[in-house]
Amino acid sequence: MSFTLTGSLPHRLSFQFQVPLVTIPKSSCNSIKVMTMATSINNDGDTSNPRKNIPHVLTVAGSDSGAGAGIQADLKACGALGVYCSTVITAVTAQNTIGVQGVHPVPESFVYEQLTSVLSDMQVDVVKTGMLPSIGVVKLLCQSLKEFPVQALVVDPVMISTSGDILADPSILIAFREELLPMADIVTPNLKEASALLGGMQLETIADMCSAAKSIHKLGPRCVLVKGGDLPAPVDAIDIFFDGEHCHELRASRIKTHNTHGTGCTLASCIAAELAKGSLMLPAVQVAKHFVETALDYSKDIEIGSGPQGPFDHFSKLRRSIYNSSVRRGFDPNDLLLYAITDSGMNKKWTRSITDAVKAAIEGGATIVQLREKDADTREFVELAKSCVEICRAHGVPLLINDRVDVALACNADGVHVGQSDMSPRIVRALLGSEKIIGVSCKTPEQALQAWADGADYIGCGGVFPTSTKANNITIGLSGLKTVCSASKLPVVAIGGINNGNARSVMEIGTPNLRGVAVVSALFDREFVSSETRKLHSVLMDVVSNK
Ligand SMILES: Nc1ncnc2c1ncn2[C@@H]1O[C@H](COP(=O)(O)OP(=O)(O)OP(=O)(O)O)[C@@H](O)[C@H]1O
Ligand SMILES: Cc1ncc(CO)c(N)n1
Ligand SMILES: [Mg+2]
Repeated sequence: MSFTLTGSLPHRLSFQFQVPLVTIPKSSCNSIKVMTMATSINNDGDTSNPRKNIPHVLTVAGSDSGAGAGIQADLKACGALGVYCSTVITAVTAQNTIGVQGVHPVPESFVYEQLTSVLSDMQVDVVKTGMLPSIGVVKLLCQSLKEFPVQALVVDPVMISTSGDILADPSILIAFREELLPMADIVTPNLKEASALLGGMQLETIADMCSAAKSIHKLGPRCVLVKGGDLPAPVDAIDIFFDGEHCHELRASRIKTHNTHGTGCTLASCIAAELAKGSLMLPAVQVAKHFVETALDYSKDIEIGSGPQGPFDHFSKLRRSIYNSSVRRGFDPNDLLLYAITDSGMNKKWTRSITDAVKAAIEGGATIVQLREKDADTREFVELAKSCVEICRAHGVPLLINDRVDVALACNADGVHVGQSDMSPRIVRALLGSEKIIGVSCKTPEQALQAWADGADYIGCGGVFPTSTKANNITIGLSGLKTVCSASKLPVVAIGGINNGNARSVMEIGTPNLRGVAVVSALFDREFVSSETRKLHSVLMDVVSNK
């Protein structure tokens, strides 16, 4: 259940929640915790300057010495999402990338002491649970939650590590079913755990996951997420979310990596972190899933330890300072597929306005548009850019501005593309903020790595072939493109002399991060922009769908 608080209540994080939207989860139905958060007042009673309580997650979980999972993953996930995380440690494990070598449970009375210390003093918004080694610990936790109600309870029913080691006594199932799940706002079993909760039910297909989610829901949690990390390898990473009414299939691409240790702990902590920020449940799960997918992608090649399942890096994306928002999904590299760059000279020659040219390119299937204006007055450029933003927004196509950060800000474009001699992407990022898209033109592997380090989202690489648009430009050919793509940590769009005839040869160079082609003349130095765009689009779709 959710409702909207309106009126003049000072909000604890007013910069984050323009429209205060607060979930009232089941576990807090009888409490006034949410109200106290929303109306936090200075000690001196001054409501005009509310205390800035940072959103707070308490994790009740085990320590993983290898720091990929458990308490360590929870701390990193919350840190990456800008949420404070306190910790009640239930067990200390000796664990690495090979497996679990030892488990040392913390005495139950001392788990309780930690719970009381934190909950009696700090304003915890959300409790997330991980490894709970014994029934006694579950009972003490439930008792503490009744004594100190919180906004939401996220239960990751950890039982067996991916390496196959037992992390909780099997008798724990009874305590989960009877005590903890009925209090939970969401429970996040993986396939094995879902099966165990349901007395050994076979789980192999998406349909099985849906019916498992429904059956687990009957045990009392408000929502259920059955995680499909362990589905067979070629299948996407599909999770099933059930909110008591609908089953949602949440899909992410399956990252090819061994570094998946701690995905479950991270996912649950990210959900908790987003709930603590005030998010509703489904968006919280979506952000969490996107976080895991992105972190896995950025860490797919890192090597920590010699075992079969390594940890991943929670902060790669944060370093690129994109994770400031709780709901926006940010830049989608798929948008690079057919990248149209306008040229006022060419469009003048064919007697059409830039806005008509942009409309036609979008009609033909352009997936992103860049406005490149070398000669226009600034005022004229801003007006043009505003019109183009409107057209692009109406079609869900991002609009970037070439070089001019000021124009991008003035028209609220989706981002900026800069060259090597334009403003540094690092400064552009500082000026535009974390939400906007930044692209950088690169010819060499060094430039590509620098663009990544500077916080860019993609690189444009070329000129691949000679082109009339840039007369003195050095061409790097398909081999140069391949070299840069292989070195780049960012998605790449190829540029320079690309057209219907050679686009296939470009897209087939065999590097997965080459995501599309950028074109000027092939679209705009033609009489019929939309049909030219359509032809190129069908070539690209053909290549992509046969990959
Ligand atoms: N290779 C992958 N690529 C993308 N997403 C993945 C991958 N592996 C797992 N995930 C996602 O990570 C999340 C956690 O799922 P998973 O089934 O791995 O949990 P888990 O087994 O509890 O994890 P762990 O025990 O390792 O902490 C899910 O959203 C799942 O879809
Ligand atoms: C401490 C701990 N908690 C949870 C998991 C599950 O990933 C693990 N391997 N170790
Ligand atoms: Mg797993």
